[in-house]
Formats: sequence, structure tokens, C-alpha cells
Amino acid sequence: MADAHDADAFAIEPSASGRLLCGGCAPDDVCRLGVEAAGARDRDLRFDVVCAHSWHGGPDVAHGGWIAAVFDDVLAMAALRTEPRLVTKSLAVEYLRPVPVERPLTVLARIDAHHGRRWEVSARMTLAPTGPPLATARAELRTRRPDHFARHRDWLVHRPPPHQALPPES
Ligand SMILES: CCCCCCCCCCCCCC(=O)SCCNC(=O)CCNC(=O)[C@H](O)C(C)(C)COP(=O)(O)OP(=O)(O)OC[C@H]1O[C@@H](n2cnc3c(N)ncnc32)[C@H](O)[C@@H]1OP(=O)(O)O
Repeated sequence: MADAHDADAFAIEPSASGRLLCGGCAPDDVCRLGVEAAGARDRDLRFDVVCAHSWHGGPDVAHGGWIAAVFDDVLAMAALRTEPRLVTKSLAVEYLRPVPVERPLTVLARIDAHHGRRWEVSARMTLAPTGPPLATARAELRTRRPDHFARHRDWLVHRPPPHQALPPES
């Protein structure tokens, strides 16, 4: 199935400027979450992050969904250096202190364990350059099976949207 083959060839590739970006951000070559890769130190990948005010969830503090999305990206990035075909199986976030918007933040992410298709990764977010953690996260990632997206499409094709499944009105 040509379409399915194309779907499973999908991998995050460097953008025009060399950034690793999700499919939504790659066309504009900028991370809309405000995440910028800032190098590696020992086992940690470092990211410079700023939460734009538009992501606030309380007075000048970040929405928890923004924090979780940032962690999902940086945790995947930690493993993407060696495995380009990943999905997140689980993500657990601890929100320890409110995260201020429009302030430089540092996120450190690392691989804790890797066996076969299974990756365990963790990360912490602080005010830049360092300090007590504002939030931490752990995730379990999986290397995609070769037919991951083909299986998904086959599964979905047998589940048409509800309006298509309804009999025509008489
Ligand atoms: C500058 C910095 C910015 C950073 C930007 C960086 C780039 C951004 C990066 C962004 C990255 C963001 C990353 C993201 O956010 S990835 C997006 C969020 N995650 C997902 O979509 C993953 C969804 N979950 C799964 O696909 C499965 O549960 C996984 C693969 C995790 C299971 O895995 P596991 O190894 O535990 O088990 P298994 O493979 O033996 O499957 C178990 C059961 O699951 C079913 N099942 C499995 N697969 C499919 C399927 N394809 N189609 C249909 N069904 C499927 C099936 O019933 C199967 O059982 P069986 O029926 O076969 O017996």
C-alpha cells in the first residue's frame, strides 16, 4: 500500500536552519512552544525555553498543557539523536512550582534507560540558568514498529466518521 509505506517513512528531519521541529512548526522554521536546543552537557541535553504570554493559564504563569507539551518535545529530542522513529507511550509531569511566562527557563533532558524498542527518559525545568525545579517529567518512549502508521491507517479505515456511518434520513 503506497500511502502506508510513505507514512512509515516519516521521521523528524532537521529544518532549513538545522532545528528539529514538529510537523506543525517545521514550515515556519520556529518552535511555537518557545523551545530552542542549546547543546549537550554530560548525559543531559539542554534547552533554552521561554513561555510566551499567549500560553498563560493563570496570571503570568504557564498553562500546564504548555509545560507538558514542552516536556513531550524535549524528551523525544533526547532519544531522537539516536532513534528517529519514536512515539511517546506515557508521560508523567510533576508541577512543583508555578512557571512564569516571559522568563528564560532551562530544561535538561536525558535518557535514563534503553532496551530494544523501550526508552525511559526524564527532564527537569528550572528558571535559567539553574535553581530548584519548577516541574519534572518522566516518559516512556517506543521505537515505532516498521508498520506503525500503516496499521493505524488500516485500523481507522474500518471506522468511518459517524456521519458517514448513519443511514440516509428518510
Ligand atoms: C527545538 C526543540 C523542539 C523539539 C521538537 C522535536 C520534534 C518533535 C518530536 C515530537 C515527538 C512527540 C512524540 C509524540 O508525541 S508521539 C504521539 C503520541 N503517541 C502516540 O501516538 C502513541 C500511541 N500509542 C501507540 O501507538 C501504542 O500504544 C504503542 C506503539 C506505544 C504501543 O507500544 P508497545 O510496545 O507497548 O506495544 P505494541 O507495539 O506491542 O502494541 C500494543 C497494542 O497497541 C495497539 N497498537 C500498537 N500500535 C498500533 C498502531 N500503530 N495502530 C493501531 N494500534 C496499535 C495494538 O492493539 C497492540 O496490540 P496487538 O493488537 O498488536 O496485540
